[in-house]
Amino acid sequence: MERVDHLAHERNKSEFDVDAMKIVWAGSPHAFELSDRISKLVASDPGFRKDNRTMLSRKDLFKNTLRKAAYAWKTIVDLHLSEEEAAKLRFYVDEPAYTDLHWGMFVPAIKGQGTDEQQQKWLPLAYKMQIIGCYAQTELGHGSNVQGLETTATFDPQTDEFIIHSPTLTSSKWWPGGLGKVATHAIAYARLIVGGRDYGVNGFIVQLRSLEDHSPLPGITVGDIGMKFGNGAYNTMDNGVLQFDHVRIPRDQMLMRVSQVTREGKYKQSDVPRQLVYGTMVYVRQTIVADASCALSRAVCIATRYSAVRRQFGSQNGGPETQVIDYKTQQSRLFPLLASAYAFRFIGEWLKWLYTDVTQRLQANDFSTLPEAHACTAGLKSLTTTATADGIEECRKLCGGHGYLCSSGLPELFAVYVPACTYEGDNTVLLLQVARFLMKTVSQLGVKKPVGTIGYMTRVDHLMQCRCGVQRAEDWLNPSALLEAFEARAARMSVACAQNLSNFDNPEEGFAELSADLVEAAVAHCQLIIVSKFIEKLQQEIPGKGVKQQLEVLCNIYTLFLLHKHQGDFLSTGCITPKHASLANDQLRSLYSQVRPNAIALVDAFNYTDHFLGSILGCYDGNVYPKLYEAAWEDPLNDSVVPDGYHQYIRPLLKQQIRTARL
Ligand SMILES: CCCCCCCCCCCCCCCCCC(=O)SCCNC(=O)CCNC(=O)[C@H](O)C(C)(C)COP(=O)(O)OP(=O)(O)OC[C@H]1O[C@@H](n2cnc3c(N)ncnc32)[C@H](O)[C@@H]1OP(=O)(O)O
Ligand SMILES: Cc1cc2nc3c(=O)[nH]c(=O)nc-3n(C[C@H](O)[C@H](O)[C@H](O)COP(=O)(O)OP(=O)(O)OC[C@H]3O[C@@H](n4cnc5c(N)ncnc54)[C@H](O)[C@@H]3O)c2cc1C
Repeated sequence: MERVDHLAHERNKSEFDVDAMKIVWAGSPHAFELSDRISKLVASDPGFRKDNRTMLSRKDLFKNTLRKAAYAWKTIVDLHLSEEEAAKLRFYVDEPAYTDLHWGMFVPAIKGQGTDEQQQKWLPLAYKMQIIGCYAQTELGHGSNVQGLETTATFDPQTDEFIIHSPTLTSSKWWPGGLGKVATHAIAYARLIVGGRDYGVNGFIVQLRSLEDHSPLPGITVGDIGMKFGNGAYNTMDNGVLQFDHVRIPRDQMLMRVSQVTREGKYKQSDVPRQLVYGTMVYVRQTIVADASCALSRAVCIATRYSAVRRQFGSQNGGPETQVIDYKTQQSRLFPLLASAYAFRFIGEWLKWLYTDVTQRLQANDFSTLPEAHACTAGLKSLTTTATADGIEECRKLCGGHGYLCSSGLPELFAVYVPACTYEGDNTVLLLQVARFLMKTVSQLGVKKPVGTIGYMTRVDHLMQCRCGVQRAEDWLNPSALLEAFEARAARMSVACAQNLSNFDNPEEGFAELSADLVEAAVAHCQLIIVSKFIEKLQQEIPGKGVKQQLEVLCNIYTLFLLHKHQGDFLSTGCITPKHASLANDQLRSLYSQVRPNAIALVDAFNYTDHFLGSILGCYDGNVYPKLYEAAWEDPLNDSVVPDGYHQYIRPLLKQQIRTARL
């Protein structure tokens, strides 16, 4: 039977070349081809089916994840997929699994913190999955405060070994993904104790389970920490608990790039900064930023397509009712999220560049950009994950009642995504790191020239007193006007915090007291980075009919939406007047109208298969109602007309009510 495209009329309205936009979204023709091919491969293979996840018990769900991970690995090996293709395949399989931590943290930790010899020994085993690793840093008592970790690694010069031990209940490792039931090895973070002296936290490679029968090795107690938020969702992951009882490992299993312990028991620090012990977190934060656009664009694709299908009120003379996407309120909630998805896509791309650049510099012993890389990865991780988690929930509401059904895909997407606000650094804790960086920058003005993303501070004198030149709504389309408003706001908020801090005798006390204001200053700085990189992106050549124009509209929506949402900051710092704020809002409304005919094409440009979207509301052809109706009957509760438990619990109740009525 021929498939009817219920969204064809929407697609016909679009004013730009969607295929060209697909390439911009993917990053390059090569990235598009790869993504397209692998997503179709996964979608067409029943081995990767995922529509039953929310109905499985935890045990069945987990076993199914193990099966899929093994099947994905077999596919990768059988098809001789490259590393790039394999990573894409795992992405499109779309199921959190121990492999995320193996490839995403265990391997990078060895690469970043291991010596050449350690890499030569461990990486080939990890690449072939002959060992499976996890990243065991967080403990029951401490996650954010890494320096507060309690697990110890005490050097024993007699045997040339470290003794890894959990001295207290709170020192139990708690949360590491893959640890609970699968990992054979861990990078365990522990306090390095040599000759009775504590040298702080370092990583150690520790074998946890037998490679023969998977039983825990002597001295290891390990298990899963239990069910997490949501059905299906992140419960496919075996987040684990782990205790060490004087577990001995050879000395050469301490990751020794940053510091070393010699055979004689001497501690030595390399020339590299100590913060490189945190390097794996910087790497993963960068990948999380790139990932935010994927999660947000997915939710936005679902909400946009459904908003074009759904009609409510407004029928004229018996004609069709209004598509909910035509309501201005729906547009003012949805289109900023669409624009954010694109903004996050580009900031993710840029951050990847920054990370590659800092890695190359580190290899050449240039550590000058490390503080900025830390501030950018921490701040952008915080900003993009918060906005994405909130955005997914907003998309659920944009889909009305049907958004609450698991078959909309949105509840599970939210449940899987929301811990990104916590893992890899709690978002508030990370913004406080950015704030420290900002305060240091302000305190060194005139001594050290701010560069890179903080370069705008070189113009702080101008930014402290400049006046917004916008006179008409269209003036807000001028990138310089937008940029200056955002720079002035960020600079003024940082300088105000620094001035308030100077009133405290004890700077740490002052920092704690003013931390809520400092977090707001950090947000202003990070929003400026995203806005400026979006604007920079548009200064490049972008091929394809109408593509650049669409991106300009989205960039302006993203920026003016932020200005509108945070107008309190802009007004209180005197960067704009109420009149400017009102003109910005007028311009925003007009931009929503420009995006409206292109909305469906702009989400088509993500090139997501129906399999990946996992949503009846977001399906490509928009044939929502028959699919919802059919899916309802698939629910196991509908296997029988009369439910299990009727005789035990419903019938006696009904009978009792009848007797009561007769009394
Ligand atoms: C689908 C296919 C998949 C393929 C793979 C894709 C990969 C995706 C990965 C998988 C998805 C996610 C799965 C979930 C993973 C969750 C894993 C975790 O949570 S793991 C657990 C994650 N856990 C967390 O994230 C814990 C969060 N906590 C922390 O990171 C730290 O405790 C802290 C930063 C908050 C404080 O640290 P503390 O030592 O007390 O530091 P002070 O404040 O005293 O500052 C001292 C100086 O150090 C500086 N500096 C600091 N950090 C860095 C850095 N990284 N660098 C450079 N510098 C840094 C700082 O600026 C300052 O400089 P200055 O002023 O002196 O110049
Ligand atoms: C799904 C998931 C997967 C994870 N996977 C791993 C893994 O693979 N490996 C691993 O090692 N860890 C993992 N973690 C742990 C994770 O990294 C930590 O939970 C995270 O770093 C937050 O630390 P915490 O739990 O100690 O939060 P806490 O620091 O206890 O946060 C509690 C509250 O206190 C606030 N707070 C804390 N410190 C400050 C401060 N200085 N100033 C102001 N407010 C503060 C926070 O903002 C938050 O509101 C995972 C966690 C989750 C949820």
